[in-house]
Amino acid sequence: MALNWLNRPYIRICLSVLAFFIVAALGVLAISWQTSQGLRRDTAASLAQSVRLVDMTLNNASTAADSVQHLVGQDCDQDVIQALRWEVARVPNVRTVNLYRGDTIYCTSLFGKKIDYVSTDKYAGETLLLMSGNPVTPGHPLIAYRRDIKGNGILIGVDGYFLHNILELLSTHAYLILQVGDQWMDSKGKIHQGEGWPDGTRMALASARYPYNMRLVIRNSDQWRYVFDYATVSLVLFPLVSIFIAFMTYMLLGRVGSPISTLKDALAKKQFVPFLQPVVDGTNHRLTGGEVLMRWQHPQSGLIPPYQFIPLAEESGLIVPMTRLMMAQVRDQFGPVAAQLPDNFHFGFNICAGHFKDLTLVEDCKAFLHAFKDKPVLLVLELTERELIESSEITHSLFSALRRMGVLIAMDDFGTGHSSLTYLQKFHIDILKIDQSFIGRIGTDALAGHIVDNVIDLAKRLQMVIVAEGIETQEQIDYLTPFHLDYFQGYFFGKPVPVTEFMEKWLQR
Ligand SMILES: Nc1nc2c(ncn2[C@@H]2O[C@@H]3COP(=O)(O)O[C@H]4[C@@H](O)[C@H](n5cnc6c(=O)[nH]c(N)nc65)O[C@@H]4COP(=O)(O)O[C@H]3[C@H]2O)c(=O)[nH]1
Repeated sequence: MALNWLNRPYIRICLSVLAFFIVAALGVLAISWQTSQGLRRDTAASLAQSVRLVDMTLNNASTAADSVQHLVGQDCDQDVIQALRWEVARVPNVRTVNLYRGDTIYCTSLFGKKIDYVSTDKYAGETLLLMSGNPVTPGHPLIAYRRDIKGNGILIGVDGYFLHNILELLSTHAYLILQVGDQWMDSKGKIHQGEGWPDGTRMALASARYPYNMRLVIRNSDQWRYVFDYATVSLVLFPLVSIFIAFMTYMLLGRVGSPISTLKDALAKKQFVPFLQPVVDGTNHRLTGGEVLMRWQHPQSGLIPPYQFIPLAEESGLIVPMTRLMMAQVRDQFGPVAAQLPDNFHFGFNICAGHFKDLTLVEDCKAFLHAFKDKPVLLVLELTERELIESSEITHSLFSALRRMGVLIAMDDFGTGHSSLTYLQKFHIDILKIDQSFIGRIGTDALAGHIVDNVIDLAKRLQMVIVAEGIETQEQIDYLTPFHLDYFQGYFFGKPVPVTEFMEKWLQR
C-alpha cells in the first residue's frame, strides 16, 4: 500500500516521460560518443591517406626532376627542350618542366627558350609553391616543385587537378585542405592565403618528405552528417526503445504500484473462486446449506485467504464485482446438479455495505434463484455486524425487493458489533449468526460460559433463526445442544472446501 502513490495517473505519466528522456539521453550520449570516436578515426585515416596521395603526386615531380637534373645549367637547345617535353609526356601529373638560372627561367617544355622571372624566395622550404594558375592556364591551380642546385635548378609544374581531387575525395566528413607555406588549397581547388578555415575541431599532419601540411577541420555540420550516415539504425532504434521503456514504465507502475490494480487484474482473470463450508441442522447435524467463502487462486502465490484481500476489495469497491463473480460461479456449478441438493438447501453469501448502493444486487439474486427454478434453494445474504448499513430510500427499496423474492438476510458475527434492536427490525433480519469468538470460549472458564449464555439468550429473545459459528469440538456441541439452536457451522462438521470437493463429499448421488 505504501507504493500506492506510484499509481496516480500524473505520477505514472511523469515517471514514464522521465524514463523516456533518461533512455533517450543515454541513447544520444551513446550515439554521440560512438560517432565522435568513429569520426575521429575516419578523419585521421583520411588525413594519413591524403598525405600518402599528395606525396605520391609530388614523387612524380621528383622523378621528373631526377631525369633532367643533368641538364641544369646547359643551354636551351632543341635536345634539352626535347628532353624536358619528354618528361611532361612520360611522367603522370607533370604539366611543365623548366630550367632556371638564378632568378630567371631560361628554358621551358612549353615554349622552348623563354625568359621569365622566378621568385625563388616564395617557395616553402625552398621546394614548393601553390599557384592559382599560370599565363597559359590562368585560374587552373597548380603546385610548383623546385629543385635547386647551387643557384640554378629545375621547376616542375604539377597539375592542381589531381590535388584537389584528392582533397575532394577524402573530405566527405571534414573540411580538408593542403597547406603550403601561408597558402592553402581547398577541396574545390581554390587557393587561399593566410587563415580563414571554418570553425571546428582541427587536425593536421605534415608530410615527412615535402614541406606541406594536410589540415582538416571537423565542423558541427560534419558531426551531424556523420551521425545520419553511420548511426541510422541507432537513430531509429533509440527513440523506439525509449518509447517502449516509457510504455513499460507506465504499465508496470499501474500494476506493481497499486494493489488495487492487481486485484482488478485478478478479477478480470477470474482468479477469485468460491469455497463452501457446510452448515448443518442443530439437532440431527444433517447438511442444510453452505456458506460461500471467497479464495484467491493466485498463479504464483497459491491460495490466498480472504483476510489478505477482502479489506482492500471492500475499500476499493471491487468487492461488488468480486461477489457477483462468486454468485455466478456458484450458480453455474450448482445449477446443473441442483437435484442432488437437500430440500431447502441454502447458500449464504457475504455481502458488504457497498452492495446496497444500487439495485444490481436484486438482479443478481434474481438470476441466482432462476438457475435453481427446478429445485428451489434459499438464498441468504450475510451482513456483518461490524459494518452497519445506512438507512436510505435506496436500501429500503432494495430490502423490500429482496424480501419479495424470498431472499433471507443474516446478521453475521452477532455479538461483536453494535446493532440495536431497531436496526435488526428496520432491515428485517431473519437469521443471527453467533460469532465464533463466543463459541470458542465454551469450556474455558465460568465467566466465558456466562457470556455465551447471555449472547444466546439475547439472540433467542429476538426470535430469529440462530446459527452457531466456529464449532470445533464435541464439548461445544454438548454445551449448545440444550439451547436447541437451528444451525451449526464449524470445522467440526467441515472446513471450507472447493466446490468440486464439497459436491463429492456432501451431495446425494
Ligand atoms: N477457527 C475457525 N474458523 C472457522 C470455523 N468455521 C468457520 N471458520 C472460518 O470463519 C469464517 C467465517 O466467515 P465470516 O465470519 O463470514 O468471515 C469471512 C468474511 O467476513 C470474509 N469473507 C470471506 N469470503 C467473503 C466474500 O465472498 N465476501 C465478503 N464480503 N467477505 C468474505 O472473510 C472472513 C474470513 O473468511 P474465512 O477465512 O473463509 O473464514 C471463515 C471460515 O473459514 C472454525 O470452526 N474454526
